[in-house]
Amino acid sequence: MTNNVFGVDLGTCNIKIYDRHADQIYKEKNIIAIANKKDVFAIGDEAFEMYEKAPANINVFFPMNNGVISNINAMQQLLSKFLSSHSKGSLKGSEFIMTFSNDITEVEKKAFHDVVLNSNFKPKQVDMVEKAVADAVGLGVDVKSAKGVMIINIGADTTEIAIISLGGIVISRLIHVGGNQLDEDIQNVLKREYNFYIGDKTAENLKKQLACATDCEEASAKAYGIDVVTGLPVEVEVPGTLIFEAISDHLHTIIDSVKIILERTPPELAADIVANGVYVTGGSSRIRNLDKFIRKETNLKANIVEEPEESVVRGLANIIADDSLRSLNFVRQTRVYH
Ligand SMILES: Nc1ncnc2c1ncn2[C@@H]1O[C@H](COP(=O)(O)OP(=O)(O)OP(=O)(O)O)[C@@H](O)[C@H]1O
Repeated sequence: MTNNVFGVDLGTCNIKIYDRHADQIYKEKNIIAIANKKDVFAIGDEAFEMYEKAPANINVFFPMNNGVISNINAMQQLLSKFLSSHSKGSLKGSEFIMTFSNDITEVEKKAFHDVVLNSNFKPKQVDMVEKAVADAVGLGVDVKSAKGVMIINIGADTTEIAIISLGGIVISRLIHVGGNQLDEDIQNVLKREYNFYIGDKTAENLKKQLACATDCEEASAKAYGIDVVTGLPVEVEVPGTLIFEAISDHLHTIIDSVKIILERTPPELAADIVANGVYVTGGSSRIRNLDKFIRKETNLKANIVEEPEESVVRGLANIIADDSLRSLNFVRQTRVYH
């Protein structure tokens, strides 16, 4: 059997990997639980179950922050466990294609590359592809044509806005606004309005149930937390209107960045974007009526995609399967074993 090829999209919240031999995508939370400062206790969805619930000797944390690797050691341990638990057969000598955001520093890009290159599964080769390009491939866009395409990927800690043409990024912008900031907005508004303190998971659940960008229907949801004044656990019925108000500023921050990119887009490419609309993806694009909101604010049609967390890794799968797309990869590095 030939060596396996993996497409790896490391996100701040989720890790998504395509395995060519199994022709399957694996997705879990990008989180690790370390016991007694050294032993890997759990990773992925299992570790997420422990988040905000673990005793003092178990540290449960996300090894990525703001779309970049903040703890390379932990990321390496997590990746190694993740791959060996999902993928059958030996990992040694496999090829990897990694993605990264265009607007991060060279040192941060190198960390994505090195996390695999220096891992214990000794890869044969590590290629890199820009996340927005993989995203466009995953959305079924003909990236190699001379047509301009705008991709807006709203993830957990970041939003990346990019214009693509002829297989490359013409202009892009990465802002530190994503689902995590919306969760914080929800926590803050509940503390301010109700003296009510909730954890990160509860905030995320409220967002998934109630968050809406415009023309919101009346809705509410129950949440459990702590009354800041009495210190006692309480249940509160949270109205959707409050969540709408809480996240509104950050949604406008995203739109402002989209407008800045549109202003800087060369006119011929802008014409293509007007004709085809923008593509909105990433997990946070699941916010209700986001397409209507973008249309209202920019006059552009917004194409919302299915399974938006997986568009980048689907793109990697297509690049792996289709030799004509392999030229989209770069920073090719082959490991030399002595
Ligand atoms: N139904 C939903 N409504 C709103 N937000 C959602 C919904 N489902 C998932 N999300 C949010 O999507 C985000 C995760 O998306 P995604 O997997 O694309 O991010 P990531 O790739 O891990 O992060 P980043 O791109 O910032 O590195 C989380 O913040 C999550 O709360």
